[in-house]
Amino acid sequence: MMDTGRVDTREYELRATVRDIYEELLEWDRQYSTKTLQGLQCQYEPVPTLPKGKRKVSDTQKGSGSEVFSMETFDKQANTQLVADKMKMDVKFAPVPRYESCTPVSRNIVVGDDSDHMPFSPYSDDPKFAFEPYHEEHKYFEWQKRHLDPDLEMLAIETISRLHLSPEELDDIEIDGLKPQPGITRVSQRRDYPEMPQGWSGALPYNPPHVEAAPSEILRNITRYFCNNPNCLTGYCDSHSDELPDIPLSLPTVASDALNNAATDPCGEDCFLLDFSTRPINDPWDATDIELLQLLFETSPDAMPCDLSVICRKPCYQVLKRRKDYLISLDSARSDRPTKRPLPPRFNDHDPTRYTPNIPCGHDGPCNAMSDCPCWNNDAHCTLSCRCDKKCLRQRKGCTCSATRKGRKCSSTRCSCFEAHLECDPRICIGCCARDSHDPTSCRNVYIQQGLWKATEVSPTDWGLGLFLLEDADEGDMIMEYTGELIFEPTTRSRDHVVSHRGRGYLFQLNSTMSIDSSYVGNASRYINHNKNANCRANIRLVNGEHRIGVFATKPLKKGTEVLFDYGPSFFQTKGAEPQKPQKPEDQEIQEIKKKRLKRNPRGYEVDAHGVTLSHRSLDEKDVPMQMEKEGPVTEAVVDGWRTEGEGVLLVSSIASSVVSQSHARQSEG
Ligand SMILES: C[S@@+](CC[C@H](N)C(=O)[O-])C[C@H]1O[C@@H](n2cnc3c(N)ncnc32)[C@H](O)[C@@H]1O
Repeated sequence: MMDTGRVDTREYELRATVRDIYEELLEWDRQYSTKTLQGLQCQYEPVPTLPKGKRKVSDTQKGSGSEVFSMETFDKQANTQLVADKMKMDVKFAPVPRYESCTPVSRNIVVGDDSDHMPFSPYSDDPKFAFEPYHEEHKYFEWQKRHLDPDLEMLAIETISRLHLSPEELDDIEIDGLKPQPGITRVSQRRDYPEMPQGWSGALPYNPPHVEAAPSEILRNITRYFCNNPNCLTGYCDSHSDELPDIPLSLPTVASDALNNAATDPCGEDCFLLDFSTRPINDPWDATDIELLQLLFETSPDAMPCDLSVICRKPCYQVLKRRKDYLISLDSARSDRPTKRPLPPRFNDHDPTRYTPNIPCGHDGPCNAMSDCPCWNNDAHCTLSCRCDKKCLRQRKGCTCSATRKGRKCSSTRCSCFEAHLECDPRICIGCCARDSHDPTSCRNVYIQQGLWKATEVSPTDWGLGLFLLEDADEGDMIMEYTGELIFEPTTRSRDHVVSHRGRGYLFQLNSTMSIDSSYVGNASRYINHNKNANCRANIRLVNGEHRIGVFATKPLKKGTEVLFDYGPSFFQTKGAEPQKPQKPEDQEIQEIKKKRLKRNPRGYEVDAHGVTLSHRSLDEKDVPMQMEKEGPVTEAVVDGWRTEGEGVLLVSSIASSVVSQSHARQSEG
């Protein structure tokens, strides 16, 4: 009895607190919304109608003419006329070909599969895009995804804070609204709150960096967020956390006296480029300043003193002096080292228990969202230890085949990549023979290094854009790495709808399950065109377990040559027959629309029961709808097959009526 009473009181207290906080939140929300709406209101001033004859054409636009736009406000039955100068567009400002934006990256990014949620529907303004099959590849729209309501989350944190509950206690309480829902992270499992509420007792995997903390501590806290594997962009990644060692400290490669070769203009009156050799450092540098600079030297040792001085807020010449001291200290540390080097740690890629998280999936069938597989949850590959069914689409073949694959090998026994039969990437390879020499190209096993790339430029060709050499290349020289997103087969399939519609594809198939797509993320190598008599070839290599593609010259190439490789027989097969020399896609599209329209109606426009059909691409006199000449507002219009209402109609009808008034004006002048 006593116990029950205590539970009831506790529950009563909890419910009352939640209700109080909820009401406070509502009140705050009401005030906030009112203030925001007030801030958005502005004084309405009607645009005056210009009497005929007073319409002015600006001097700069003389010869270009002007147009009158009619704006109808349907609810007020008012009509306003606006004069707009018609501008002649300079060729320099002509629109660039319609290329989607592509984020530049220097390394492949492991994406795996696109989300089941579709953030937006591509080409939604283009009726020719077959959106239905594309939509079928996705389960929901992004807005249908369930997120934890931020108000509820605030309510939960505030309740923890006021009642000194632990997050776990809150998660266990069955209170409407606060009850954890399936698919949404429980409060106790969240680890990214900026400030933890009072009373929080759960262990936090993430410590928010505090401004008062030492620079190295802030950096350590921030970097804990990132995965050790430079190819993985998953924050707090669980799959790769122990897979790779920390990225080794970079060592300076440029001598301090050589730094001025890289600078042109002094950054200010304290710049190291002006001679300060005799001036002492007498500004106060406290321990934090020195630690910050030391950290900067360790993480970006070849950074210019001008840049470091901005970060440290110290005079530039003093930064250079400290850099010299830092290099001397490094040298003495090196000479103090015992002459016999300890053996490098072994790179255990051939040991799946170390290389991959050894957490068996614990399910029978193929790995999927229902099976709680850690790889699946983290959008990562299925690794050997997952013990997924062979049919799993995410299985990383590289894990098994790396031991037998023959690549260009390092023959130095000092190099652990050699032992692991892997290509070496000195940035992530422990015990690489290139690390001590400070020259990444010195390792004979180095395969794809940015420093070895050729200078190139992108220019127009017969097949859209293409890649051209800006310097000579010898046979076997590396041109550049083909980078992009590493995606799995289901995502390749769903992206294929967009590729076929666009008429251009950037997919490089690695094997039956995985491809590199540089449609949205990549570098200039995405512009390399296909030719059967290619001058380059693309080699796929496994570098520390990740697939990478290098493009190499197969013959000596002169500066100005277009870089071409053979896409292989399947590329054009999957996307229809090898295309003929293309017309400009825009022209082709417009011509087809015009042809269809003229066939349907020789006067070039159509009127249907609902309104008008207009082309927003080629609006000219022919497109003026008959209904615009009749009285009464248009309530609905059909633009290129899409029915539109409200503001869309206003825009269409105002453009159309401007064309009507122009044609009337011309007729009366005539
Ligand atoms: C990797 S992209 C190459 C860059 C492309 N030209 C551009 O402007 O973005 C591949 C696409 O270029 C076009 N392409 C490249 N070489 C071609 C060729 N020999 N014949 C026809 N189309 C080609 C095809 O549209 C193909 O899907």
